[in-house]
Amino acid sequence: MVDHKKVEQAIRLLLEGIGEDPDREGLAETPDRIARMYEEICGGMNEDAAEHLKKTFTAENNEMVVEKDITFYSMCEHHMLPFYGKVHIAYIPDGKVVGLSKLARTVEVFARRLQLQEQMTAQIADALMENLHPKGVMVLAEAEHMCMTMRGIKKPGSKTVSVVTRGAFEENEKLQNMFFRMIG
Ligand SMILES: Nc1nc2c(ncn2[C@@H]2O[C@H](COP(=O)(O)OP(=O)(O)OP(=O)(O)O)[C@@H](O)[C@H]2O)c(=O)[nH]1
Ligand SMILES: [Zn+2]
Repeated sequence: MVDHKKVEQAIRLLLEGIGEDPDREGLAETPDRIARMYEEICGGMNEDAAEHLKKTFTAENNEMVVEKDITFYSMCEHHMLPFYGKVHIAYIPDGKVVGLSKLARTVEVFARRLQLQEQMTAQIADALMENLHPKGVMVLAEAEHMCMTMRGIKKPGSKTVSVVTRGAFEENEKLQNMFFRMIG
C-alpha cells in the first residue's frame, strides 16, 4: 500500500529540491495527485498473480495458446521513468487453460511497480508455470524506455526486446519459431 503522507512529503521536498515553489497555485495539489497516481501505477505490488490464475478450465486441446499485443506501462527502477510497450505470451497447456483476460491481468501485476524489463518478463513466465503447470511458457516483451529517449543517451524509437522460455520452449527452436511466426 502506498503511504500517501510519505509520498506527499517527498514530492514537496522534490519540488523544493528542483527549485520550485510547492505552494504556488499550480503545484498546490500536486503532492496529493502524485500520491494517488502511485497507488495506481504501483498497484501490482498489492496483487498476487496466483489469485488471477487460480480459476482454470479443463482443456482437451493441448496445442499452443498465444495471447499477443498485450499493452503495458511500467516504471524503470533506475530512473522511475516509464517504459511501455507490448507483451506476447505463449503457453502449451497440460490439461488446463486459464481465462484469456487472466494472462493480461498477470502482465498488469508485474508491470505496475518499479521494474526491470527482463525481470518483468521472467516473473510473468514463472507465474504461469507455477500456477498453471503447463508444458511450457514463452514470453516476449518489447518496450520503449523513456530513460533512453527523453534523457541520457536520447535514442527515441529504440526498443528493448526481452524473451524468456520455460519448459517445452527451452532450447526448442521449432516451438520458439512457431511463437515468433504467430506474433508476427
Ligand atoms: N537491463 C535493464 N536496464 C535498464 C532498464 N531500464 C533502464 N535500464 C538501464 O539502467 C542503466 C542505469 O545505468 P547507470 O549508469 O546506473 O545510470 P545513468 O548514469 O543514469 O545511465 P545512463 O542512462 O546511461 O545515463 C541505464 O543503462 C539504463 O538504460 C531495464 O529494464 N533493464
Ligand atoms: Zn531507466
